[in-house]
Amino acid sequence: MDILKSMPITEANQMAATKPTILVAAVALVDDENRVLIAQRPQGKSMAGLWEFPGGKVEPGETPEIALIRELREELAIDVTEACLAPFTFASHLYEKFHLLMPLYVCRRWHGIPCPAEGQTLKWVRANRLTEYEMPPADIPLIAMLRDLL
Ligand SMILES: Nc1nc2c([nH]c(=O)n2[C@@H]2O[C@H](COP(=O)(O)OP(=O)(O)OP(=O)(O)O)[C@@H](O)[C@H]2O)c(=O)[nH]1
Ligand SMILES: [Mg+2]
Repeated sequence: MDILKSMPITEANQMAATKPTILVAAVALVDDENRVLIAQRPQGKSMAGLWEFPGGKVEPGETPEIALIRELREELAIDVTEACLAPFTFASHLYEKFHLLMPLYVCRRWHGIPCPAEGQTLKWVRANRLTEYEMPPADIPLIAMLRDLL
């Protein structure tokens, strides 16, 4: 959908307006060696096989932070407090069926050891090696920003 970026705003608007915006909260967990945790989406899910930042959809009544704390418990079996979630950047990407708006937090402190609670594969990766893992199109700009941060 990169073509939208070069269109007059009204035309781009009309195309985007037919698609719902989905709010997804995601996090870059960073360990003591400055590595980032990524998870490979399991078979059967959309975009299966791609590597992504842990997180998920913000449900009605949730803030992004509350959604992320819930998702991290469900997906990785770790506990995170809101104070440890530092807003970092966001992704805004028009997929075929929806517009994804995804705040990305950075978190360096959590309780427990991240484990794959939903059949994903987990990997700790240095920021300058993230490009070696295929990620969803929305995540591509985030990789460079993490490389600059870390
Ligand atoms: N968690 C996460 N989702 C991402 C990333 N990049 C990206 O395009 N997405 C998209 O955001 C959408 C929501 O993510 P999700 O499937 O994890 O949502 P969820 O945990 O609530 O799962 P569920 O719907 O199976 O319950 C998916 O379409 C996913 O492909 C990312 O880095 N992390
Ligand atoms: Mg998820």
